[in-house]
Amino acid sequence: MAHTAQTPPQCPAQQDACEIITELVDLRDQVSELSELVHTDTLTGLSNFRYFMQALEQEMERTRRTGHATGLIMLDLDFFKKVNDDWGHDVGNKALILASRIIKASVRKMDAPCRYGGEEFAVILPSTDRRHTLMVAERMREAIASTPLTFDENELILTASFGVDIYTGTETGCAEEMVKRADSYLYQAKHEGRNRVCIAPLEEKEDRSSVNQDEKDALFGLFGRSSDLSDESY
Ligand SMILES: Nc1nc2c(ncn2[C@@H]2O[C@H](COP(=O)(O)OP(=O)(O)OP(=O)(O)O)[C@@H](O)[C@H]2O)c(=O)[nH]1
Repeated sequence: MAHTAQTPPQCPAQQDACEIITELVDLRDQVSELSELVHTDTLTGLSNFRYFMQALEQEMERTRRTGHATGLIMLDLDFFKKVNDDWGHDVGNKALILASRIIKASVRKMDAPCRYGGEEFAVILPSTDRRHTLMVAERMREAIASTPLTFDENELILTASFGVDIYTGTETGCAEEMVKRADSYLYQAKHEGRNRVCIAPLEEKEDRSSVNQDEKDALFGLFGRSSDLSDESY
């Protein structure tokens, strides 16, 4: 989260050591610290769910204005309950911190890595298309699987499952629906064996944004059937 430099307030009585101004500056720093805390997950230091939903709404709005796609990656550590059960909650917490460091290191400065809740994370990728979002998700998956958590001479291999969705401005719905779509692919990844990345097949996405059967019928009604319109090439 970016901080904007603020000019220090001036004492109206032009006093050099003005107590009121000193107190005002302290209060302003505390407000800025608190507002950062409101948006930060205390364990991992990533942005929290509250920030995530606001940021995703904003990026989707930017996509509608600029036409630049927004990528969303949702990921969930695999069999995390077993890590807690076998090694204890503190080791579980260390695993969450390690995963969040890897996630942060795998993305650009302008991307927004967040802790969605529990052992689930989300990353918003502004101005990123399907191919590049998938590349980032795959890079993250590999990095998590190849970076063991080391503690007390133990090495623990972690893996995660990933669901990806891309918003191009033509899909229906709000941020909650985009999260739902990415989440459904994340659960597909779990179902298919975990430690993998899933996304909607390309055709499914294209179908959604191209002409549907009702619209085709209406067009045929208006213009009559031509050889160009009778195939699936549009
Ligand atoms: N240590 C620690 N554990 C947490 C935290 N938040 C959630 N968990 C644990 O994460 C575990 C999630 O378990 P499940 O939802 O069963 O999922 P899983 O074991 O990862 O299994 P799959 O997701 O199906 O691969 C639970 O044991 C939670 O207690 C946390 O902040 N710290």
